[in-house]
Amino acid sequence: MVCNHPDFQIEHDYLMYTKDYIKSILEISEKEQENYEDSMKEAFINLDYLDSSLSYINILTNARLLDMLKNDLASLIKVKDKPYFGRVDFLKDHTHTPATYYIGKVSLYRKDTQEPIIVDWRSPVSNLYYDGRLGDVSYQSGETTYHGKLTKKRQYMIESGELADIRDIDMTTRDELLQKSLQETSDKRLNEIVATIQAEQNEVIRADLTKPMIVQGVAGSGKTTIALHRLSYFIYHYQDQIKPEQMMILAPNRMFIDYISESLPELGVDRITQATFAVYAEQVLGKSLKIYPAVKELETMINGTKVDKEKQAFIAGFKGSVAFEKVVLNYLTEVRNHYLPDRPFKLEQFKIMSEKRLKQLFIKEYRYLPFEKRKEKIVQLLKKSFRTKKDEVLKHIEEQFEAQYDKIAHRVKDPLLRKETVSDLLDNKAFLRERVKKLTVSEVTKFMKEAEKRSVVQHYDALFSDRVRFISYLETPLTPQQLDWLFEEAESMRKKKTYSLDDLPALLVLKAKIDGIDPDLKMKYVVIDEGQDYSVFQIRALIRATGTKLFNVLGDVTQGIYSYRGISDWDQLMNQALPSAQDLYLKKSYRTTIEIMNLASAIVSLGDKVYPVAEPVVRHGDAPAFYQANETKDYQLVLKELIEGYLNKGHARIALISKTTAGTKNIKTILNGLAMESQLLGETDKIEADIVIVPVHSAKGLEFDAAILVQFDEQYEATDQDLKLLYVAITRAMHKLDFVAPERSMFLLDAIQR
Ligand SMILES: Nc1ncnc2c1ncn2[C@@H]1O[C@H](COP(=O)(O)OP(=O)(O)OP(=O)(O)O)[C@@H](O)[C@H]1O
Repeated sequence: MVCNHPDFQIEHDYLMYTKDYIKSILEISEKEQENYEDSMKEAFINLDYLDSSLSYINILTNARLLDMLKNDLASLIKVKDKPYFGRVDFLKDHTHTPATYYIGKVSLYRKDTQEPIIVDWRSPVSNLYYDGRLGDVSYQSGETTYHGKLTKKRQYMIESGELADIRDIDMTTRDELLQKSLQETSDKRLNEIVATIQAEQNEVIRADLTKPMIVQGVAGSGKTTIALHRLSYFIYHYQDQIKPEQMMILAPNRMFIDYISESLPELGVDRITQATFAVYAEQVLGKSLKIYPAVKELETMINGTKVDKEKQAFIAGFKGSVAFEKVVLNYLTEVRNHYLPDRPFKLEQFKIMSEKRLKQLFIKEYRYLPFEKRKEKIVQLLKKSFRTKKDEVLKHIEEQFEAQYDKIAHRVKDPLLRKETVSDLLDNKAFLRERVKKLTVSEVTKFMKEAEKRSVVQHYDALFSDRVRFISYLETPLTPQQLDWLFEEAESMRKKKTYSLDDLPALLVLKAKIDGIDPDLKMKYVVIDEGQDYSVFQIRALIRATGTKLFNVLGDVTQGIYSYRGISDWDQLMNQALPSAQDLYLKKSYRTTIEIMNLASAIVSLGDKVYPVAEPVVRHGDAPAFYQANETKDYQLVLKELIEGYLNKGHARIALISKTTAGTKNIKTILNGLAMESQLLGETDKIEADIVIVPVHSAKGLEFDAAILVQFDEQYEATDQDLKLLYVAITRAMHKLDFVAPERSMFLLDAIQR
């Protein structure tokens, strides 16, 4: 590429200067690293095992410095050939010379002058690159706002360490770098967007970090990518206060986690906790449960009978609702009221603590604690009172004896009878004293054996074991049919010792209220991708378990293929779970070509419901085509031709997507017949092959250079559920999309106006 930009030489020199500076820093740091390592070795040699404090501190200090150095070195090494991607020139008000900032993935300052050579993309001034148009601008750093003019905004294409091109961005020439980046194949994409983050995305990344956030974004609008960048931005700002493990990203499945983790190291967020909801719930419960796969429920919703679908939708919908949370909480109130033995704690006949006082402590005074912790506190208290009260009881026995003795002395006149009565009294007293003396604190333990001891899972089972009680916990009545469904389901699952995803929120609440949550599993910041698949109760339970409301939920209701369980309306989530959340929208779609995105929008518009329409970023490609196939040999012929064509065009990752799992098996047989290497993707698999075969529901969240939607005998109907499935399938393709089936109508293509 020949670059004719007038500043080419100046820019070339700056790049060389930066690269040289990085090289020298790396050399010096490597030496420093050796020094630290030597100091550590020395400290180890001098380690005096009897008085090791100094040497130990020495080792720790060096180890920490070494760690920091290694981290800094690792990030510098990563950027050494492409140290920055953009530049802004900012003329601060009342000054005459603009300051120039080169923007990259890390910061680098000259050691002697502290002048920035590169500024981190997450730093305040970098906001101008993403947000500012030439002219009057401002940016905020800490409490201060800087006003001025953005006089230059420039992008660089640096290839193999050499400056290949320069683009000045103004109103007219925009997004060339974005266009170039979007044309890249899938393997190169996720990491590189930092140079091309768009204004609406930048707003999401930099929005108030102290508030929860709900991001509604169309398919391919960068929700996953932007969530990762916001995490990176969060870490940059809070690195001294929050450990990466205290941040969690929840993704729909293992496959998706593997897919995003590839990009995490690049963003410096690789140590954050990554899990699926079920995995996190199992960690919290401290128990692995047999979980009925959510996709099986989904398949019932796709293929089941009308009644099965109705039943499934009711159960999942109810168990994900605030109404069910109320049932669980009402159940817990009853458990709480009888958690401790319903009697006073006594030493022999002497009351150490009344039932009323025990209840008062348990229900009122320790109400901020989980039940088990309240019990522990009361055990401590009882043990303490036991020790002090034991002497009091002995004294009391003595006093009681005195009083009774006096009474006998006065009232019993017959000396013989009096002698006998006194002798009995003495025996009783001695007996009682002996018994009390022998009592130990183990009395408290014995007493507490009568307290509640069911496990969290047993409590959950108990909730569904008594219909009358269950009804008494309901705040809004259910119909007998609905109750039958709930109880039949619970019974059949109990027999199989299986739970469904829909049972986990209730289990989390029970765990949080009864045992409490392990502090290591508490979080400070939680990102939920594919948030439309979560129920309100699921999010509320997560808030309770993680101990934070700092949630960033991203989703797209058009892709809500689990909508019978999840969120169909963001206002509901906002009102019922995250009332203080900021609400942001991503309207533009970056993944796909205009032709593919328009087709996807036309498909969803066939339904009765209205969903947000994506605005594709201007990038044209081939129109998606339909190929007819009836016999196996037709499928073989078409698929072979299409796949080979894609590969020849350099498309690195290809997906063959079918509506159901059964369909994917047929595709696999066909590709095997062609001796074409491919991978049939299960929920928990990692993508390993270039050609993957996947059912729509598992493809959600993923993207491929090219996709072929293949159907055999079943078709997509014009129902809300199927339209969403088809929408998800279509929007997985980045560059190329084709359809193969016996009829166009199987993809509803005939219904679309052309
Ligand atoms: N600003 C950008 N510059 C370059 N590429 C971008 C940008 N924003 C998004 N992309 C690309 O668009 C594609 C879609 O992004 P992503 O998967 O994050 O979207 P999504 O909203 O999570 O999609 P979906 O909901 O369909 O799963 C990715 O390839 C991503 O790299």
